[in-house]
Amino acid sequence: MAAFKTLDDLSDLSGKRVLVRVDLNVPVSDGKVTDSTRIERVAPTILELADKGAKVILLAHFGRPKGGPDASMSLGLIVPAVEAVLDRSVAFASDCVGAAASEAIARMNAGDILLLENTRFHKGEEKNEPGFVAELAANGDLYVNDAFSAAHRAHASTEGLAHHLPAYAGRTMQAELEALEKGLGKPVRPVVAIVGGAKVSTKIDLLSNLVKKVDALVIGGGMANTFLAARGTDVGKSLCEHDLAATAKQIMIDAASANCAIVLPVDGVVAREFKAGAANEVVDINAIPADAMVLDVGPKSVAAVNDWISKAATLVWNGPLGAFEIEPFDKATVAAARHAADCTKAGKLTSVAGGGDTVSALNHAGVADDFSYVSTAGGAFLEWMEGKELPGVAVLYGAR
Ligand SMILES: Nc1ncnc2c1ncn2[C@@H]1O[C@H](COP(=O)(O)OP(=O)(O)O)[C@@H](O)[C@H]1O
Ligand SMILES: O=C(OP(=O)(O)O)[C@H](O)COP(=O)(O)O
Repeated sequence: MAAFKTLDDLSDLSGKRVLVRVDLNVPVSDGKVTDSTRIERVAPTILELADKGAKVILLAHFGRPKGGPDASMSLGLIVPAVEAVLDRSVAFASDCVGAAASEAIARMNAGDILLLENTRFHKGEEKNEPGFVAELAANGDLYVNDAFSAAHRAHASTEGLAHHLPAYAGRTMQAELEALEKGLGKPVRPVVAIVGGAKVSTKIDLLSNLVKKVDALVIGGGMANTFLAARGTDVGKSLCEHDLAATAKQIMIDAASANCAIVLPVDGVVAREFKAGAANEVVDINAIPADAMVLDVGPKSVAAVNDWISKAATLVWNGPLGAFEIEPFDKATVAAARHAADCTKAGKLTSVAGGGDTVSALNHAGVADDFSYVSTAGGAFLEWMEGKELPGVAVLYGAR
């Protein structure tokens, strides 16, 4: 696959209108942005382009409006947070196409930054309609995509534009693609994947893809129960998708034929209530009481997971090992995350993690900054782990 172009391939940006697709789909409460991580991630691209004299025109979606204006999903709400992160003024246009956009762009000087209104206020965005793509493209000389977390969408601003304008990956997109390449593309072996979280049903494609690619697959969290039950273990009242026993068995068969070790818990922390501080005990995985549920993997399982992490050259992680939001059922996730962080800091491991709850879990363990790469993407990261082609990425590889 040919490489994609980056900002390094751009020269003489002075006065050029650069359409930059960013992901500003950030959490907001009472009109205030509560987590600016995604804005912080795209800041380097915006500032680099502005400092090189470009007119930086930001394109983004916010929420899921139904193809028309909706004041509660106006990107105008996000402007103060973007200005705070960039420490620059950011102008705002009340539409991403038409007179409002073109007049605001006409007022720009080299180095200025302009945010256009939510692209999803137009039906043509999600439908990737050629007419709408052309309207967007008319406002730019170049296109930069820095929104990996929206790259699983084949929308006008994430995919269509790259067919109309010279297209480049922004710095965050570049870092993400380079990290993912190291994670599963051309990883240094042995590669270990940790997959946890609540249910197998949401991650069947992901598990099926991983067993073909990694040397060991650690299965934790609620989904481990489905695998244990499929193997004949009585999991008591634990979260378990009994109807997926055949799927779980098939994944284990596929793993065996691909020489991928499946690592399941050998002990668990059980409780009778799903709440913080619930009375709990560690039991052997073959001795789960009938009236109890496993809410975390036990200490022997953590030791086994950490052994695999120690042996690994590459680690890919999605999903917590237990119900980490409620203490003390965060212990296994925290212990494994800290061990992975230590191995990474010692230069022995490339660690790549992603997914909404996974990022919260790593933050909770205080190690998100110590991983080689933590993706802010949820859906896009999962689709990448499933081995699917992401339209917004594929088009950059084939960009003119
Ligand atoms: N043993 C368990 N029993 C019930 N829920 C669990 C268990 N282990 C993990 N979970 C839950 O799984 C959820 C995260 O799963 P998921 O959404 O699939 O992860 P991610 O967002 O990282 O992909 C968390 O809310 C966590 O509490
Ligand atoms: O927040 C996003 O998704 P994510 O939470 O799965 O990472 C992206 O901005 C994509 O948004 P969408 O799922 O409405 O297309």
